[in-house]
Amino acid sequence: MRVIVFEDRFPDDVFVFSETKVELVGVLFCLVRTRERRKNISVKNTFEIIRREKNARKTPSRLTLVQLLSSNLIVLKSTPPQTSARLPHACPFNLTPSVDVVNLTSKSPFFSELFVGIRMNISTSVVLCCQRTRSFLGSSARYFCFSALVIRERSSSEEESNAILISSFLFVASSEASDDVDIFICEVFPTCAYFFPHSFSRAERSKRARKKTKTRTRSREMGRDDDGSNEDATETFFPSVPGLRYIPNVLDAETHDVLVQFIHSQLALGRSGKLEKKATYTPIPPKWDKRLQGREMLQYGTYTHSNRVYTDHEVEVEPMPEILRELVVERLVERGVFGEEKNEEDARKNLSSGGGGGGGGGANDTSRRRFLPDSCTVNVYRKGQWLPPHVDNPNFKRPFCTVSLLADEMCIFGRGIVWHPGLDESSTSGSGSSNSSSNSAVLPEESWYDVTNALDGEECRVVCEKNSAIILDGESGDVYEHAILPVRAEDGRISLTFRKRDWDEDAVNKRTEETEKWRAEYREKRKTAYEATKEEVVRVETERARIARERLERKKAKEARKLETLARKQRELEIVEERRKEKEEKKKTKEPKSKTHKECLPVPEGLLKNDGDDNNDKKKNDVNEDDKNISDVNKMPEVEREYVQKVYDVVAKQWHGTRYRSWPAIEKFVANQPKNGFVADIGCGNGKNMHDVVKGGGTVIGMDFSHGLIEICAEQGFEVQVADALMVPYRSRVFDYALNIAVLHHISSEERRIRMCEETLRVVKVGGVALFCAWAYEQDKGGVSGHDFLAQDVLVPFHKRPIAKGMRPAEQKELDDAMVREGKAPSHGEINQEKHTVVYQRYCHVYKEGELEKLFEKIPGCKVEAAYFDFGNWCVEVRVTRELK
Ligand SMILES: O=C(O)CCC(=O)C(=O)O
Ligand SMILES: [Fe+2]
Repeated sequence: MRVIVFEDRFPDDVFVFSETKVELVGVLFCLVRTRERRKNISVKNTFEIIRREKNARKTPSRLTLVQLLSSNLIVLKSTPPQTSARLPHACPFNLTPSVDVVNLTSKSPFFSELFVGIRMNISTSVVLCCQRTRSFLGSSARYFCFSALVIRERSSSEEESNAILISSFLFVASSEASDDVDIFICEVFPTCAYFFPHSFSRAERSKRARKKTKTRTRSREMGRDDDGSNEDATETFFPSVPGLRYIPNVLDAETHDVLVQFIHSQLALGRSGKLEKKATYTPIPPKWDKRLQGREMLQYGTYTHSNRVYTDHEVEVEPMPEILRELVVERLVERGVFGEEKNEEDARKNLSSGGGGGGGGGANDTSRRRFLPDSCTVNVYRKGQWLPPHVDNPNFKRPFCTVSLLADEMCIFGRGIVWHPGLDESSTSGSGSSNSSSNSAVLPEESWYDVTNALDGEECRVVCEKNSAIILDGESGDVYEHAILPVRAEDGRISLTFRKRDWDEDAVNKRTEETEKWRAEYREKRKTAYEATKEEVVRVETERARIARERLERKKAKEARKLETLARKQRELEIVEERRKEKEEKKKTKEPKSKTHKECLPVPEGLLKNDGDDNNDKKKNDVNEDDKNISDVNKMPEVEREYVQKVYDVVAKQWHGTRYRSWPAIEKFVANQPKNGFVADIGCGNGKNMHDVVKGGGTVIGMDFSHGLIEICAEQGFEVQVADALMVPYRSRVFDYALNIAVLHHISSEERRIRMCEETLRVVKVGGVALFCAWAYEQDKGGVSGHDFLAQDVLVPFHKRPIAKGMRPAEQKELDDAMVREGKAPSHGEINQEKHTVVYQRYCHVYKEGELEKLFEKIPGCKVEAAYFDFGNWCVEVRVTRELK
């Protein structure tokens, strides 16, 4: 069998199932917590949580394709059920999904919210893999893992494909909508590799938008006109830059999100060459990328190259998309930025004012705006990218208008801005030549640009807030330069510049003459200024090099001192160790040999009884909603939770330190199995047995109910999950063989032992084998653990050493007790002063010769093929002879 493991996302090209009618659009990973933690979680911090989970690489939030395909699949379909025959009946992994079809009219608000976007397209389906896992992070927090493949039927129409692509991203994370879930976090990794992090519920989004409008008081520019002369308090005019106008909040939050999604989908199409008019998309020019001057661009209506318009050979681009007209231009018309030419009078005025410039603060001259823009330039900035000072091309009418998305970033205006980000000689966008390193790497940020040299000595900075519009008319568009400072926001910034192409040659010529005059003057001015800057740059660079050199020398000296101290401490430790060994040797010679055996006492009366007593009745009432659906045999008894699961959680690190090799029988068993097998390790512990499978070329996924041990496996890069061996989260009959090592002796009743074995056998293919190993009662046969079991149900002590050197066991116990309160550690730990440890007891049922074989006689559909003793354990190899339910 061929298994491919994709890491966090799928490759860029479309992934085709063997049923070619279907293709993969995206993969969705999500994590749901039940309401137990509701108090701590708000929509606001959900993304913070998923980010933390992801960073900590907690296993439940991350499922790879192998895990996904070995899970139970539920198909949520927006299509009528009769088309279900078109779903993939086979996938490239030779795993046949067991598919249940659930219609999307499902009452659950959780599902309908989730698939709101998908429902819009009748041909899109979601394959949702619901892990049956119940995780055990402490006793209260629970996670449910869902993974989904978002697929669609292959569509012949490009238009429809695009619509699907966009709508597939419209997942909504909802907290309010559902009673069942606290948070629903999803990450969509579509095939175009776009990740949309800002999903909030509709209600939350409009709430945020309303709040933002109310509380916005921040001053947004220096030198702004605050004399109360603005009629509309939400708008700003700028006395130092005639013709410049700023309007905050022209878009609401929801529109903003839709636009961002639209632009990302267009970028995706542009990047993969799927836009019909290829010139619409411009990638970052590599020669500018190094100094962060470049940006990705989308251009509609008119093609420009480095602020140039090719009037003699028009380059074809896509027309302005309807969505921009509807969602943005109409808003701008409402705010009086643009307007339709109503009559000939308008049109004439328009032509006569086409030359622009010439002062006169055109903001109030409404006749100028009697036109609608026919072009839009989308600038997509990543963090650090910037736009150099320039005057917009005179082939466009004035005013033009830029709307900002994603972040609040700074635009500066000046007459001859001396500009330092990137290279010295940048003058207009695109005409910068390349030479040495960037000045912005040398100069402090506050001197990245300089407008004090501007002809009128004035400076004007405008924070272009998210959703705001900035309108350039009159001098602000023709005389003043504008530039965007390096973007600070992690997620970058998007700007949409709406302009109308001026077809009136006279008007364009007049405007060109005007703007060229200024541009030439600014170029001259900059040249002189850069000469002076160069000296300053050299001085700063020398100073920096000196500081760096000195810092390095200090660091080296510190490291040398540290090494010396370490060596001294090491010598001290060796001496202490030698003395300890001497003492031990002496002690050994005195003690009779039999005493070295560790006696394991029978389990105290009552501990094994789970049902019926008062305590348990109370517990039954407390059980989580989810437990109601779990049969009695599957409910974990207190003895297993307190004396097994929690013990492993609290001792996991120390446990891992000494158990790094599998037992000989396991190594041999794995070596005898088919190479390249797909293997499940049920109760994988710290992963020591999984190494054997990987070494032999197989693919293994593991699960264990101890979160502590699973974290250790995850750190080693294994595919693992926290799960209960009585409810294995994998689909039936998908594994070539399975391991179940040292799990059986922790299960406290025969009924549960049988169920546990059935679960392991269920996931193995018919004809495959599972290896079960459990502790033997007869340790005198050659057991190496040195235990002496006084009964078959015993408590086996584990001595936990304090985690830090010099820590007393009592201090360690205090640390553990803090976890006890969270339900993550057992409460029965006892301090052993003599051994300097905290002692925890593990519950074990140890097996007598033949007992395992008898157990499997009670399970139909399997056959014990071999039974043997190894390393103090009884082992059985069990073949699956027919399907187990
Ligand atoms: O990104 C911006 O805000 C300004 C864009 C701009 O000035 C231009 O495209 O000419
Ligand atoms: Fe511009």
